Amino acid sequence: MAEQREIKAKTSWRSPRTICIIFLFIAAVVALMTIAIVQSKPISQKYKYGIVLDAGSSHTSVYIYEWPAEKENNTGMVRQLDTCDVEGKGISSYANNVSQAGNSLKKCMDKAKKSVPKAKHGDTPVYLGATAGMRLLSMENKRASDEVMASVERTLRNTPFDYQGARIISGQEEGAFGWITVNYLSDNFRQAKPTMGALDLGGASTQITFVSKQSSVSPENSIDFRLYGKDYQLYTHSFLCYGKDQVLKLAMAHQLETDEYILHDPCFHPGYKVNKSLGSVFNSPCAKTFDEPSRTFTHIGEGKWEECRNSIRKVFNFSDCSFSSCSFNRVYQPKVEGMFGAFSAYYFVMNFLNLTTHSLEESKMSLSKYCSTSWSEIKSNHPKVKDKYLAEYCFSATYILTLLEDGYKFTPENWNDINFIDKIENSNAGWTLGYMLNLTNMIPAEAPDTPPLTNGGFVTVMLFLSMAIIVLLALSCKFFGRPSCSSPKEII
Ligand SMILES: Nc1ncnc2c1ncn2[C@@H]1O[C@H](COP(=O)(O)OP(=O)(O)O)[C@@H](O)[C@H]1O
Ligand SMILES: [Ca+2]
Repeated sequence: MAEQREIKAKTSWRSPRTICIIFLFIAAVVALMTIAIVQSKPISQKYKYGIVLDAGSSHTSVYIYEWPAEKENNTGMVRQLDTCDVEGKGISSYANNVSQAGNSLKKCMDKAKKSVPKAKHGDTPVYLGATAGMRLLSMENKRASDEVMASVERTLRNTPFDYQGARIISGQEEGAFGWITVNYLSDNFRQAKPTMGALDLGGASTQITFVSKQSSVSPENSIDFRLYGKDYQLYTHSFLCYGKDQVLKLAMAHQLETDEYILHDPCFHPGYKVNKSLGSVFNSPCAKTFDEPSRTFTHIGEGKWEECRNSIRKVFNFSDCSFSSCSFNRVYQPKVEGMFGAFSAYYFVMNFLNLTTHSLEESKMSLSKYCSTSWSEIKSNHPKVKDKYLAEYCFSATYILTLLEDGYKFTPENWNDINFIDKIENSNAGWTLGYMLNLTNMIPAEAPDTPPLTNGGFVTVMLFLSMAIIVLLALSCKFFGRPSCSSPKEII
């Protein structure tokens, strides 16, 4: 009897119906696994491109960005593909030779044509933003500034790219877009992490931007953003004339008030001695104009750090604050809060002097020693660095410490909350990326609804659930032996 049953069972497994079911089962599992593998493989991406020209006071840089076309609203997706430094000085230096302003950009725009695939040229927006150098020129000579802007516009319209405008951006925009850039690159928006403040030091202006819990008492220093479903109230201020090149002029102009022929400068190295024209100091609306700009004076270095700091402090007005708190020059500023990213000249100078990770006290001591080093020794230690930069590092770093400590009121306790940064995830910190993200509507106000599972995850879960159901069905047939599961012969 038992033998007979065993034979019947064996025959039932080989019945055409069972073989058919097993075949279908295997086919279903193979199909599901194939879908899971194919679906979770990254699909070949189509990319979009954007170009922003940063026309700064000292030089122009071209930034080329790239991002996957399907994911343009996912923050963290845009990366810097390439950059190009325009030869020569900033566009504001072409005030007396306006046609050359546009020509100066040509080489870098040719490079951009090679970086962006040809088929995408026509769909690639190109923007130019000019900063403090052009703000100063437009105050000084509106016509020259309009002509310079028209000249760069002509060049950019002549490229195969989609020209979207060339304009002088405001100091507020420069500050706010720098803040957007550093927080976008750090992925702070998408993850609703605490944001970091942005400190930007240029040649002609400087910006400070951060989220403050204190509600702003000064509307011109306040900007509101809603990004990824979260509201941000920013404090921002741009100090025109407080970029490091203009402050050097201001500080020298102050010292020249007492002696117009010889300037004994504590911020330059001992042994430094150069004849300069008064015009090189007084040729800017930041420093007072002088009657005889072509006359020369002798600039002599003394290398005395404490005195240098005192002379720099004179370019700030620390009294007269009509608000609850001020930075300087009667400008409202709440207490600095949270982490900060300090970029552009902050980084160039602090990195050159290896001060990026020092405490405030260590930085002062190290700087004091550096400033007192003779000019000949400095030059022989750095033969490849441009003389102009090299001569000014002592001044520039002393200005940076003074601006951060006395100006913005950073203390020895929160000094290390400042990170001196050049790049985040291979993209430069600066206002250009934030400017482009804003103009291309790439950061949504509300967080997009995302499915709880990725494609791959969804298919994998489906696969496991289907297999679990089949196994459960098989087990229930075996243990509860429903008639439909067995062959009619078995029942007999
Ligand atoms: N390698 C470097 N070392 C020191 N300073 C630098 C270096 N590269 C650039 N800079 C300085 O950084 C500043 C950049 O300012 P810029 O962006 O041109 O002006 P702004 O933002 O005020 O319009 C300038 O003062 C320039 O001299
Ligand atoms: Ca700049």
